Amino acid sequence: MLNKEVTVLVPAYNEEDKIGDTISSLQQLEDVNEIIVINDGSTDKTVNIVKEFKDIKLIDLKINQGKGEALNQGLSEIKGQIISLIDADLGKTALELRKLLKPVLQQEVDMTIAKFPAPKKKGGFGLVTTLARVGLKIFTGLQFDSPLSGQRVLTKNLISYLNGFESGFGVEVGMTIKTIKGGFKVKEVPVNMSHQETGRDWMGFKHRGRQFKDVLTVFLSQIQGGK
Ligand SMILES: O=c1ccn([C@@H]2O[C@H](COP(=O)(O)OP(=O)(O)O[C@H]3O[C@H](CO)[C@@H](O)[C@H](O)[C@H]3O)[C@@H](O)[C@H]2O)c(=O)[nH]1
Ligand SMILES: O=C(O)[C@H](O)COP(=O)(O)O
Repeated sequence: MLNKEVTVLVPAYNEEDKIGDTISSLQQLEDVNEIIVINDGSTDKTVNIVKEFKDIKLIDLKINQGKGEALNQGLSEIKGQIISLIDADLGKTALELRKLLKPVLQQEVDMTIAKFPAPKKKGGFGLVTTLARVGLKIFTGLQFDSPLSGQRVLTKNLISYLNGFESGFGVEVGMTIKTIKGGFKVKEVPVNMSHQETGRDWMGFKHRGRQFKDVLTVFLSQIQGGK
């Protein structure tokens, strides 16, 4: 069945450089019926840029809460039967969403995960990615190439089953574990997407520290018997 309504959720925290291109690319995709941007307390021009677009639903959080919390705010607004999660910093490469939509629209799987090409420049040391990969292997038995990738497409049925996302950057690993444990089908799909790479500067290490903590929190809650 190919004619299902698609809603895209875009969490955005200080994304003035790319959000415009990301939105206009999503608007070019004919399968996309609804775009919801959740501004997560940005202090730059993100909101002003979003407001220049027609037909965008904007949820404007005044205080930064984290990616998982921002996405959770968007869940109650969804109208589509297929939901896509797309980061605000994809720019024009957001057009590649079409490759992620196909297997879900064709009811081949319940969730697709974007597998990016290797970045041109090495960002971090692979620490958070390795933690995520090892944890997912332990808790799902499966090997993921892109365990942290947040570009995903899910059925509404799966979204309802998940009943909300984990906090901050724990979103992806939390959703993958629940999805596999719930018996849903998942597929990683190679795409030519790119995003703003986190650098090896102080901000970059602070960012990875936050990711590491959020991902670890999800795994610890699994050890303590989480669903
Ligand atoms: O407090 C925040 C921080 C980030 N974001 C948004 O969340 C997305 C991902 O954040 P980003 O800073 O781009 O993180 P990266 O380290 O580049 O992201 C990788 O790792 C994350 C998990 O750790 C995944 O969520 C991403 O999809 C994946 O690309 C972007 O749209 C952000 O604007 C928020 O909404 N609130
Ligand atoms: O860029 C990324 O994918 C994340 O910031 C994680 O980086 P790391 O796995 O190199 O620590």
